[in-house]
Amino acid sequence: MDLTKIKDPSFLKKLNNDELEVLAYEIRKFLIAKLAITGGHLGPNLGVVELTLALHKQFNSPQDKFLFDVGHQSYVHKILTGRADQFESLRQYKGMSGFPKMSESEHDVWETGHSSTSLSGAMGMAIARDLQEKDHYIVPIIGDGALTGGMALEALNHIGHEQKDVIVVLNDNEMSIANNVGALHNALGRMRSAGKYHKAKDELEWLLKKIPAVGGVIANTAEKLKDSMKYFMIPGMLFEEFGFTYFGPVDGHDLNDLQENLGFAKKTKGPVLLHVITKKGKGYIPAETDKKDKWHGVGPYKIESGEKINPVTSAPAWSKVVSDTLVTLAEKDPRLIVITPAMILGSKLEKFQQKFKNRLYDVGIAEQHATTMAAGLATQDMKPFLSIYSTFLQRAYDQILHDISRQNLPVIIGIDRAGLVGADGETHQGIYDISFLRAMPNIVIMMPKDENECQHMVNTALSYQDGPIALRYPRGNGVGVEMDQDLMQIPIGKWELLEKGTDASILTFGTTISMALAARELLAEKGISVQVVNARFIKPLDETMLHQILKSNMPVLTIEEAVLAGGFGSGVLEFAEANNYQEVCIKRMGIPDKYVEHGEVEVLLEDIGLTKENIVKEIEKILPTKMKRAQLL
Ligand SMILES: Cc1ncc(C[n+]2csc(CCOP(=O)(O)OP(=O)(O)O)c2C)c(N)n1
Ligand SMILES: CC(=O)[C@@H](O)[C@H](O)COP(=O)(O)O
Ligand SMILES: [Mg+2]
Repeated sequence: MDLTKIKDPSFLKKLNNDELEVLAYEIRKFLIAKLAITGGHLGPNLGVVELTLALHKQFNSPQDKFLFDVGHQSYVHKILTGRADQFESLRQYKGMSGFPKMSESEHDVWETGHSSTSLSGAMGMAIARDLQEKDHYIVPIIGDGALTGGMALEALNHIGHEQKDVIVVLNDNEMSIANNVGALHNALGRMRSAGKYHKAKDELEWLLKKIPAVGGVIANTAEKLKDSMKYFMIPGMLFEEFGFTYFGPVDGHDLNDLQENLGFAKKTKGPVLLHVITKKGKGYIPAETDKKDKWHGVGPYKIESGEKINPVTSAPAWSKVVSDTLVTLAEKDPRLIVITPAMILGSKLEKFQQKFKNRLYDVGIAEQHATTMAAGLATQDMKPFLSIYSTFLQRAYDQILHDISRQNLPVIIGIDRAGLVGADGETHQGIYDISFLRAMPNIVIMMPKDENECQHMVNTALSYQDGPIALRYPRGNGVGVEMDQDLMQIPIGKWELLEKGTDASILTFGTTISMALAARELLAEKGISVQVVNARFIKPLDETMLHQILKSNMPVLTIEEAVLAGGFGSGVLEFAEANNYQEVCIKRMGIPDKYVEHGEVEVLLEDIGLTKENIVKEIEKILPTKMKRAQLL
């Protein structure tokens, strides 16, 4: 079947289950083939093929609203809503997003990317529907991982309280990105086995009826077994207590079971929770048999073997440099505790977990809890390293401000994926943390120029006791430099002069240093001598060096792969204003006030104008007139 011929999901109404099974096979074949080239979230999507078919068969999107939590598992939905022909461009510049996108389709009624928002969005839609006296269905689809997000529990609590007609589909595949964690995960496990209990109970009852009365012993034992199990195996009690009608557990790959239970859910008044059991990576042997976390989000791969086709690079991943350094430091310092909110694999912390079992805490998708737990640890002379993606740190703004910065606690915030991340697009770009952290008193913010400086910064952070310190580092691999054998301390607030110059000064840090140095070369060919400074401490600024630069009256260009508003450049401007350097020309380059979509990072940088050519142009623009005139002669 040519899936690109599908224009909208209404055709599903005419298909019987056998035909849907064939379609499910075709969709899996399509996803495996397409994502072998583009990469993407293969495992999650292979797990929801039958579920998404059943949903679109039982409901009428877009009148009925589907809210895909996290949204990484919405590829099947995109195929069924007329976008199969866009998969060649999946997560590429100006191509189809890897998450629901309203601008792509009327069937995408709720945009996601960050976890655990679907239930709150659904509740808002339900209140609006009822006030507007409409009668469509509202169906958030949330994974067992996303359900560990605090927002999801806040929403369950409210939906149950208000008894709103919302059909929550819980897609339980026992996995987050890595193995799922938490007491809720264990409760779901009991519900899953309770489902088996009910099956066993029915079979036991059937058996009891079949066995002639062969002495009370067997019958009595069986009866006792049946009765004793029910007390702790009643599935869904947890959700029933939240005011939901619980259906399940349902086999998420059985189209009959799915449609029957969706039918029950549609007829039930008040909030419903349909507990669906699926298998992440279903239908593709490597994704089913490998450690399942290896197929959550993948790059290109060889279909036959599942072998990943990784870009060749000798430089280590930034996350690995940080985690290897943490392992080294943890051997000497028993105070070091690492906390991750569900990103143990992304941040390459498995080795730390293996070596220090009780000193790594994966708290699930719970960034707020992770952050304040780190504060609690720091009050007791422990040394917490909160490992967290820049974009997910946004979830914990007040926990940093209220619990860490205000109490001035020595917490290390390891900000992974700082800067543009590329394929995940606007919901995941790590470009706001400088602006929101810089406004907080007491906090130190630093970023290394290469992986060698990175290891020294991890060491510096561990020794720093005067308050919170944030170390930001990008997604991907380092620049490929020699690593020092011994770890050193970097003086807090001390910048590094990389290249001398007398006509202008560039202040930058992290990933934009290389383009600044390249621009300096181009300017030197034009007879312009530019200083390049590694402004590796974004806060506090190196005031001694900054006074020297501003006193020299050299024009200054700041560059950052972060939003301009409230960023590093803003800090330099604030310093100049506070110290009355009105005469000095200061220009900023960075990310303007708009969301940055998905695409290859190099292409996004070009699109934003963060290129060495533009740096040359900006320097030429800010040179003093006499310099320009001399240039023209
Ligand atoms: C706030 C937030 N934290 C972390 C993530 C990273 N993340 C993306 S998917 C995922 C696991 C989701 O698990 P689940 O909801 O069970 O979906 P599955 O992948 O199992 O289908 C995580 C932790 C995120 N998207 N948002
Ligand atoms: C959907 C989601 O939020 C995660 O899967 C995220 O895509 C992981 O990002 P990295 O690939 O940078 O680890
Ligand atoms: Mg899951």
